[in-house]
Amino acid sequence: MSHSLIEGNYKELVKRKISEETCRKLGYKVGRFKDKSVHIANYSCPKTRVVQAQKIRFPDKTFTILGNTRKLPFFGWHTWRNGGRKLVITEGEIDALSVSEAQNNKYPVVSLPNGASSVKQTFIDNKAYLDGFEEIIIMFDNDEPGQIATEEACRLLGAKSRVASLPFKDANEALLAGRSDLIIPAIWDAKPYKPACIFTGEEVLATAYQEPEWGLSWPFPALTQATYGKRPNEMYAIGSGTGCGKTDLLKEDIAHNIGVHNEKCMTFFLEEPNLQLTLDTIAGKVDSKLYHVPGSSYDYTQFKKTREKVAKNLLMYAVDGNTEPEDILQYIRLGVEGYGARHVYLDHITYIMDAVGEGQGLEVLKSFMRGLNDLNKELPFTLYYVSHLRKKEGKKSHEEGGRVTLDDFAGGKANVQYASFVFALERDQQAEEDEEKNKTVFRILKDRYTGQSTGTTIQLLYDPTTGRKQEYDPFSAVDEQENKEQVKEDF
Ligand SMILES: Nc1ncnc2c1ncn2[C@@H]1O[C@H](COP(=O)(O)OP(=O)(O)OP(=O)(O)O)[C@@H](O)[C@H]1O
Repeated sequence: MSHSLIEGNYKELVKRKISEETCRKLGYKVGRFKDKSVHIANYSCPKTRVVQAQKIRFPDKTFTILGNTRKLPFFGWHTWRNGGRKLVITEGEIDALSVSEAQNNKYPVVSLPNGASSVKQTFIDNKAYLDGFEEIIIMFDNDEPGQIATEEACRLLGAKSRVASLPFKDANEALLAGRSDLIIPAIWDAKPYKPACIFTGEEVLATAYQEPEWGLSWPFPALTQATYGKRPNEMYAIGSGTGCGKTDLLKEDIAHNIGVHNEKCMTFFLEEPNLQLTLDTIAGKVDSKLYHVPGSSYDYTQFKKTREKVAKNLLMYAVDGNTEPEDILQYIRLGVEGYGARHVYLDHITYIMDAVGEGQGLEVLKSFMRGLNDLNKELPFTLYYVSHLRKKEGKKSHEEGGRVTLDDFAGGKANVQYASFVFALERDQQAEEDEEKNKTVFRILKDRYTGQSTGTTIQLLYDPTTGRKQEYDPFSAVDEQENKEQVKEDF
């Protein structure tokens, strides 16, 4: 301990409205050090109760600590009985003195040894002391570092933490303003900590009421009816056997979003490195033309116009064979925040699993899906992602029209858990009749929005001359056929 410390009188603290009695009780002094008038806070060792360190506060508010600075206890702890019902903790020594002054030095109050940044270490070093109290009231400064430290303290303390708030920067300011009467009620009214992400029902009630609205339409009216449209902050999974038309369905939706809704879309087509092809097939769907097929006939002026419109609303990721899950998350953020993309299409999620070694796929998928979900809930975009299916022994092949179930999705639950809707495409690519080959059953496997459309199927028909998929009613198609046959017979 330095011997150049000279104890002085307490007049200086009277300016702060703190009495000599309070200072003596908690171990706070005024003295001289290196020819300067300083404040001295004594820190007593939790084991021996003898002063282990002295914190010297200079007039310019800088500090130095003399003595043993390892595992510093709370300032003032030795004043009180160990343990009890309530303990108040302030950020600094002067605030602890101020609270004690307001309470006539009757109830336990201590302070952090090194301000807001010392919460974690002090709480760990003095856990046994904190464990002795039933309720711990945090009364840190009313500023940003104080808020951050409050959050940290409450997280460490758990259910027994309470937060006391004063309409002043700190307890000493309340004292100086002649409002020491606010300190005791603030302690009694201390509330459990409420982070910014937790809202009470009343707080939600107080925000403006928003009527439920329809989302944006899909390219298929029956799907819009079944889902009430597509909404931001939702994820939609699409699964089918290989070659059944998943990418084609995404392109149908992108063409609809750009052509009808004028919305910006972003693609991650991890199996389509040819970005011209992506652009041209989408433009083709807008105009119902096969722009990407050599020799097909179309109006060149229209082609250029549509291509430009699609290009203006499309952001495309160029796959380079080194795609990491983290990159995708980062580029989605960039696309949404930087380029205004409102719809993100990821084809396909199973790529992420395939890219890692045997046995690690599921863990990687789980953490990627979690990352996608967090991003999707944070930023205003809709995510559409494609998944491959796993083959089940004894079941009809998915490539030959076999019925798809949720369980068939590669990665199982991890894959579909966060999705608001899960869709499946069923198509018999080996059907003998061309017409049969072009039919797809679009099945809704999961509906989180109302639950009512789970099990709904929509019939889609692919027109190879236009490259478009459209909804059709198989029963009216049968009626039409029967009508035609009847007309023939009548003749
Ligand atoms: N209902 C359909 N009838 C006939 N052909 C279709 C149908 N849907 C898509 N196609 C065509 O089949 C081909 C394969 O479709 P697509 O690439 O969309 O399948 P996928 O399920 O994404 O395949 P993969 O599993 O390889 O990713 C495309 O040329 C597409 O135009």
